[in-house]
Amino acid sequence: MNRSHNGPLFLVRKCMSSQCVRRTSLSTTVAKQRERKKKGHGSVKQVACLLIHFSPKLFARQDRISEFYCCDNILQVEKLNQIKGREVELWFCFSRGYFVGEAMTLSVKMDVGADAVAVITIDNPPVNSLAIPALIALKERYNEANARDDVKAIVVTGANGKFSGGFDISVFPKLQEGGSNGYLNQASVDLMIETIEEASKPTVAAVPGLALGGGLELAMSCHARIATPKAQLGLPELQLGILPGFGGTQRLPRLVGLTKALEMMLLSKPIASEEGKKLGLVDEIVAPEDLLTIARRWALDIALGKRPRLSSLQRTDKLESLGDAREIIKFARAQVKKTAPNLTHPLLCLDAVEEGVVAGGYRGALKEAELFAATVVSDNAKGLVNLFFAIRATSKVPGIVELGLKPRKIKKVAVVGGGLMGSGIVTALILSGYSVLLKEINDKFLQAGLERIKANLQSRVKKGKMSREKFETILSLVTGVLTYEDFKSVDVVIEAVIENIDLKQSIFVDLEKNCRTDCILSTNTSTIDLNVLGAKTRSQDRIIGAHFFSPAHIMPLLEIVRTDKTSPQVIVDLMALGKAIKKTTVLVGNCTGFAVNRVFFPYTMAAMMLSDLGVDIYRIDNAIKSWGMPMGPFRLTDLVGFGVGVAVGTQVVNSFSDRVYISRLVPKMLQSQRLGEQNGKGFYIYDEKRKARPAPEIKDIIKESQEEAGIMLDGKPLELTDKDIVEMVMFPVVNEACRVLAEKIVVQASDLDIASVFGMGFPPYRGGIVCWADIIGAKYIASRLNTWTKAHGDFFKPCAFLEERASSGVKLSVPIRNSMSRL
Ligand SMILES: C[C@H](O)CC(=O)SCCNC(=O)CCNC(=O)[C@H](O)C(C)(C)COP(=O)(O)OP(=O)(O)OC[C@H]1O[C@@H](n2cnc3c(N)ncnc32)[C@H](O)[C@@H]1OP(=O)(O)O
Repeated sequence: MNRSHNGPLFLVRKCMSSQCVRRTSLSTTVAKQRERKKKGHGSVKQVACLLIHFSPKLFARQDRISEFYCCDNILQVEKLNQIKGREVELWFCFSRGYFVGEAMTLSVKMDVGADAVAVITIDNPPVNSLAIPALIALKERYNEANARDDVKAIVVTGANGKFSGGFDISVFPKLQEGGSNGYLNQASVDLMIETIEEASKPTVAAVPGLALGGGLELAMSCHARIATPKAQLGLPELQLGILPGFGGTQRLPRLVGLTKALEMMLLSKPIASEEGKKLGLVDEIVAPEDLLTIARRWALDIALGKRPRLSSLQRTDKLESLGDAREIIKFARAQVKKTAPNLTHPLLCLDAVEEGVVAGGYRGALKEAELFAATVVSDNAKGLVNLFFAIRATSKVPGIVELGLKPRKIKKVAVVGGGLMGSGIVTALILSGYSVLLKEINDKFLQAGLERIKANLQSRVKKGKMSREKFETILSLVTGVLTYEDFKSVDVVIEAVIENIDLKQSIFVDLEKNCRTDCILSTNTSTIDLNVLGAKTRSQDRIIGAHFFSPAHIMPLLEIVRTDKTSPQVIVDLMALGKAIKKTTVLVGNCTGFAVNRVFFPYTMAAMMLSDLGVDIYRIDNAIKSWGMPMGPFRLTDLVGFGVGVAVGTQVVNSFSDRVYISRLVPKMLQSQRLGEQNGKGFYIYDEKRKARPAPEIKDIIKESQEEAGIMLDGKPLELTDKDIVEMVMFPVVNEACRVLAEKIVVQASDLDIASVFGMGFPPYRGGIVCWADIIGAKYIASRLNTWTKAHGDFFKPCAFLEERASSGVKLSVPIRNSMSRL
């Protein structure tokens, strides 16, 4: 067996039964796997293939190979095969018997020019991310360049107009499942310090475009940085729940000063190369076509002593005095504790920075590596990394994406109804440059709608986010109409009138008559069944839900609701429109409340039940808010308004009568003329700035409700910890999310994570409702729900899906069709 790391790539097929390892070709193995699968010969687990780039360091002993379980899933193999015409290497590490491998293109290349400069290029589309094999390949290229007599200096760069988007984020979930951290932990010292920064030959980073996270950290390990004008430089690791791990906490403060470095890290905010130049992060800005030439010259100049050779880790000239630095860090810590009380990783980032300031860059880098390894596997990192991929997965809808449909061009949209929702929707559309017809039934309503749109835009002007000129241009994109006369010119209609079935049905009949046959007919209904709504038309294939959240021009989520008749083209078109108006779209099935309102109906119901069980409503709100929701259930009820609350509640009660808690509290509040924020009186009292304070006068209403409900055990208020409160409110939400998954209302669990974060303000660092539930574990959740079911009834009863996942140990996020498999 050839173990030369410079040798060709090998495919090793490991047959678990005979423990043999032999070479074969990728295509042969894939074909054989398919053959075996067809013939039903054993499970895929028994035969698997691995493409291994032999590295003497990791595969020095053949017996290590026999320890490995192989690729468990034929899909992994097929994925490899799809990377056609490229050399491929598969990196893998194993832990607890799971495959945690990584397929990558051979991603780091080196060319040595006649000028004795070695140009090392990271080429790993789409963003030149650095996975472990890329880091090792980078080290190998450096070793070669450092060893070669014909190399005097080195330039490191990235292909396709980017430097690097940082460490490969897709590796984190595998580490979080227990995979080995391996070289990742060593890269900061072994690669960035010992191989690059302290090498005898200088390196210059040529930064053509983005350099983020590990990408910027690599560039900062170099002895100079040359960038193009469009380069973006930043350390956004904190938004993934981790901290920079390749020395960024040490080098950035030394290059740009502590205050700016903390701002960039704590806000995960990149800067453009121009600002980088002013701060000292970038040494020269050059045109893209000159980038490599100038970087090569800089590298040679440093090698020949014509320019200073600066090692960022050793520099102190930009650092504040120790006393000032400590004050700055202290202030930053206080800010973090105030603004993000549930997060520890920003504080750990500050610890790493402080260690470096006090004990020197090298000691700081060691501390950083230790803290980085701890944060990677933290629950916050699990949540935020999940969200990173969940956001990107929303546009890749299984069953739709495979059709390869291209969105049709949408130029003009009509919105029917200029109320709060309609005017918000129009605002969102015109802000993105769409021409819009706003239709109302009379001039008074039309003018009121147009005024609301104007006010939405004016608020931007007041905040300095929009110029007066732009305000006029944008406002001119909306035309108010009272008839359907011009509707033939529109590509999409969004109906946004009140929730009245007869009214909506008649509007859809009118739309069918007055719009082109290819016009998309969408509705902003939040409760009405789309099939009922379009029942009187013959256009069911182009009827679709466009469920915005209020205020529609601000809230980032758009639920796109399809029926079993909606055509895939219409779905693709509306998703593209959503993206164009800067919404995160989630495709959901047709049911009462769709995804967000359906999953979260138990949120308020559970809180109302707890109140009837004697728990103080303000304590409930505080516990939930401290846990991370933007507001507790009672404050939310005030915000939504009691009228809307009752209307939606009625729909929910009708649709899900087996699991609702019908509270007397809200009707009683309504009877007492308490409408919520709308009239300044609800569970809270509101001042003119909408600031809420508890309303002691509602004590009697709460008491009355408790007495009528009569659900307190032995007539005594229930004693709960804050953790109990959170669980009793949030676990029923998880339970409903499980029903939504079981009914396939969403196509992938990550869509519910997105819906909960963007639609309900679920704390992003908990990853979304399903991700959070998986971190806690279905078993624990089901057991708690079962206990409360016995004490308080079927409102808490875990659904079959949750029970099944609790007993099988399969995560809730695993798609139903794969649920029998552990992978
Ligand atoms: C040790 C180190 O300190 C640790 C680290 O470096 S952690 C990584 C730090 N880097 C980051 O956080 C950057 C994350 N990425 C981004 O912000 C954005 O993707 C970007 C600005 C680089 C590009 O944005 P944009 O052009 O809108 O494209 P976007 O859709 O986001 O990404 C394109 C693809 O690249 C992937 N991608 C982006 N950055 C990635 C990364 N660092 N690792 C793996 N995949 C990445 C995305 O998942 C997406 O994949 P898909 O097409 O299969 O969905």
